[in-house]
Amino acid sequence: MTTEQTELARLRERIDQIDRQLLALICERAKCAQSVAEVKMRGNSGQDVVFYRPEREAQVLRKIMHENPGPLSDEEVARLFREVMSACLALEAPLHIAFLGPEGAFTHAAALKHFGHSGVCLPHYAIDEVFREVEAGSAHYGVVPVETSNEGVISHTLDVFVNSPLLICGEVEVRTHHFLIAPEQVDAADIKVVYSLAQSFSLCRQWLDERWPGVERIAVPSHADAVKRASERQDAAAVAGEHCARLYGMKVLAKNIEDHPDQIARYLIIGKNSAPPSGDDKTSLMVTIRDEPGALYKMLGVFHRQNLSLTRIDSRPALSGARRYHFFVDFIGHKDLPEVGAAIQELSRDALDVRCLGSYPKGVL
Ligand SMILES: O=C(O)C(=O)C[C@]1(C(=O)O)C=C[C@@H](O)C=C1
Repeated sequence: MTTEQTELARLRERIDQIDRQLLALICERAKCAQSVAEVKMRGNSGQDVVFYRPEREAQVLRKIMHENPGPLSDEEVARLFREVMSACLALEAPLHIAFLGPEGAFTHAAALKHFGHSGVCLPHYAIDEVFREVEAGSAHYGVVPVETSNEGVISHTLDVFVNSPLLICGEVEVRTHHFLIAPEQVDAADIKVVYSLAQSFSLCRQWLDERWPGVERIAVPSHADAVKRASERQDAAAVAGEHCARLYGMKVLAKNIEDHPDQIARYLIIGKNSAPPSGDDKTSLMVTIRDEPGALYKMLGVFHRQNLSLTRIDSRPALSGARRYHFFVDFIGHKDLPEVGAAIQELSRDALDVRCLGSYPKGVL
């Protein structure tokens, strides 16, 4: 054996040893999660047991990132532990997650990022359908977009909250990178047509204009559709998200082709329960006020007096009555904090209605 071969054999033996230790520890962790499930069942006499605990998951991931000694990045170690927890939770009870489809959409990527790959993710074709699935108990949780780089705030999601009893129990952000992809057998030089969503074309316009000026762009309803159409031809490519490229096993011709990189989309996790404090939380309120001079100024004054930091505010006209607006306000802090309680109380004095849509851990990954 050469010295290189000896060195490799020695290192691989060490890796085998470590893998054995990792396997034993992961299995021990899984058994521990099973015992946690038994305790939860005993605590609730087996009725309506909530196995998924977003606040605990956020704490576990934050601790892992904080204690990460390297060389793997914080995001990478958190992703690995995300999958370990996902598998442990599936042992306790398999989670059913409804998301705004189709498969391969950025919302699908958000669901997998948040819940890992051991949950059962099911696509639905409208935002209110996702809400209905969770309300009816056919899915434990739902994932819906609330803000994307191409459409801004998703007002339909906000509108559905008005008449839904569901609560927000988490948020997740996804970098909406776009890839130019093609079936394995297609040569880049042969491409005459590119399929994608109209919004994705506008996000990648400059790049496509410069590099693929003569190529026809055909808009289709989804990234998955774009991939399917491209797969049926020998001269076509698709512009889609990274997750979609992986899901359909396409060849990547170019990565991150969007004209403004670092575009981030935000998704909400909806369920029947809000989350207890995790130590770093957000709260979402829906405040309904009369459309009159100074009403918004007064409302914002409450947050200022309670020293609460707003992360976003959106308004929607109330459909049920003229001259009323629903304000959707997100801020840092959990509803159990005294200053948040005081703000809700103060807001209730002037507003027509104040509803807490949920407190939840700030997105970790
Ligand atoms: O701590 C719990 O309640 C668990 O069920 C364990 C665990 C984990 O694997 O760490 C699994 C699922 C929960 O969502 C949170 C954490």
